[in-house]
Amino acid sequence: MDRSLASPAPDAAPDAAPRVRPRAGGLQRFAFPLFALAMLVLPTLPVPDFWITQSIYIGLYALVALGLVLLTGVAGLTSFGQAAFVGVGAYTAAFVTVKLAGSPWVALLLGAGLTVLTALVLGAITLRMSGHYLPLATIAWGLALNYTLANMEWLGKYDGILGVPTLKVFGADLGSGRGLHVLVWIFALLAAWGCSNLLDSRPGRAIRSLRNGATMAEAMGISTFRHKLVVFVLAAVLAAVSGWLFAFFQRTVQPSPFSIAKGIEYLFMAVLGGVSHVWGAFLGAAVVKLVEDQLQVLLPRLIGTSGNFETIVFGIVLVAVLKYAPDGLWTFVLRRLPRIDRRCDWDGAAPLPARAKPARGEPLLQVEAVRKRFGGLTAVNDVSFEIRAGDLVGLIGPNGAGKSTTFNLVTGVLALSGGQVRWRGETIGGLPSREIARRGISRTFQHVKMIPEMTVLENVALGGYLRGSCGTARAMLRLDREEERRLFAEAERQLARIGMADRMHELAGNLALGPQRLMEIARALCTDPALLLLDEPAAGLRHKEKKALADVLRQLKDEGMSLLLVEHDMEFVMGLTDRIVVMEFGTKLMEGTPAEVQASPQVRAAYLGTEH
Ligand SMILES: Nc1ncnc2c1ncn2[C@@H]1O[C@H](COP(=O)(O)OP(=O)(O)OP(=O)(O)O)[C@@H](O)[C@H]1O
Repeated sequence: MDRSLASPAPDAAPDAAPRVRPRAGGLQRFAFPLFALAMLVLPTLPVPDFWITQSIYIGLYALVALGLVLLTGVAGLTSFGQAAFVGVGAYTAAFVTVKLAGSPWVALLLGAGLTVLTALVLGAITLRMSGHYLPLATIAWGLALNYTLANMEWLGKYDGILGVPTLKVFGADLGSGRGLHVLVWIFALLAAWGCSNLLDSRPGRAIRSLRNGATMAEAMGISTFRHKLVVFVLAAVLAAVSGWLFAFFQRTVQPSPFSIAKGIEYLFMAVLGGVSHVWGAFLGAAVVKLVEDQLQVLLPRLIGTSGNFETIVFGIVLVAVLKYAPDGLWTFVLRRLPRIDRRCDWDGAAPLPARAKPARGEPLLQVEAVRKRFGGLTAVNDVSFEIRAGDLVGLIGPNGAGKSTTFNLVTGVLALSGGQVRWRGETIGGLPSREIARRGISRTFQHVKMIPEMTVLENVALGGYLRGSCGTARAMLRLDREEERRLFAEAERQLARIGMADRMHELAGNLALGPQRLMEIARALCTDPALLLLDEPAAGLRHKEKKALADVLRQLKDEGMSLLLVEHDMEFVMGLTDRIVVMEFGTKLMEGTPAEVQASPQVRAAYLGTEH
């Protein structure tokens, strides 16, 4: 760290070594094809029918749990209502094939379409809710759908729809055993492949930032609501496909397998297996299905009376898992397996598109009498200042003066209570922070905001989000590799710029505070900003690191970058900035050159806390 920061090389080529990086789910490279092969040839082996049936159940459950991994584990959106989407898929299959004598493949398309529509409507209503409202809404939706299925005459009420035909593929009858096993596992494996690809992509990184990094993601230009909706719909479609297959497996559909209790069981599978790991869904589904069957036989024998005692055991196990293994069983597997790194493959990638930079001296940001009230407290009171292209401006003031609030008003993180913010003549006050980011304003945060379980490189690549365009479908099909190469090349270039290229493979959460702050600067630079807002960038840095950071900022200024800097370290600010805005008690105390500010008795008094 010291070594690289001591000699920052702003435009240096990325370091020559190391040329590998850990890949999300790199293990799959070897394990996945072998596992896929094993599951697809299983029915051709002399395996008893009982185990084929178990394996079909596991594939069906894993499809639903996989959606929950994305939705709950990765995106942090808890849903108890996935069984209802399974029901939509299953009932559509049964209704189309039995009542309308239609094709099962048409039923699949219809079921998926119906699910997308339902999920879009439900998601649009519920996904803006936070805290416990979303899980409650999913329970309400799960209950409502189950009662609808159970009370509709044309859906057979509690008896459901009987006599679902078997599936035929190119004239071959799959039946409900070995043939269907192949189809179930083709769907399950394709879903796992697609989800793994998605998580290792531009939209995937956005989805991974939903759980703990929504403010940061928005500041990088990411629409968090849109990505929540995408994950919600995707999880629902996976559940509906499972339901469609389930109908041809059971040959009958009734409301009970789509109840809220089953929804909870799906969530249990995901949590038990490892709610943030694709393969945790498979492990969870397998453990629950296999243990459940054993317990259903064993417990009544032990207790001497019949009953669903396995539910009690699962309840106890769930509490134990949440307490002692909150990351699920898959993490125990992962720890015992060697981590496979992928070679960096982005050397020579074409540069990402860059914005036309403003001419030096052009008025960029005009902050006009901005005000922010928090209840009775006016945190920022009629503060005005201007930044021109190429300026390096400091914003200083004692604790609680309103500096970070001003930052948040400029970047759209907070709504204005009064005043206006203009960017190159355009009114931007009131725009969401992602729209402000799109216009070329990027920022870091006073309290570092990052995704700790992503590598430094992936965190920085988040900053390049707006400079790419690959969506979910292309990412799932792995058609996004060229753009990914360009994004990672840019992320590495920005890391090299702040002297951190040698740490790009580390998990961001393992970095000390100083390097985390630098990583945030690299991420902000990756957005290709015209104005960079840095909130206390030197906090937590050692003396040498501060000096090196000052060199980097000077270099950025020389390159034409405009900067606004909130900082407590006076020496750092005075030696670096052209102009300083001083705040106190939410108001602007003065504005001037570092020399003028240093000479001001008012400023001295503000910092010493005396009257002036
Ligand atoms: N979300 C909020 N709700 C209520 N009060 C807030 C909120 N955010 C900030 N404040 C208050 O507004 C005032 C200004 O806070 P702000 O964080 O902007 O100051 P600052 O100059 O950045 O301070 P520091 O240097 O300590 O970070 C403080 O009194 C703070 O308690």
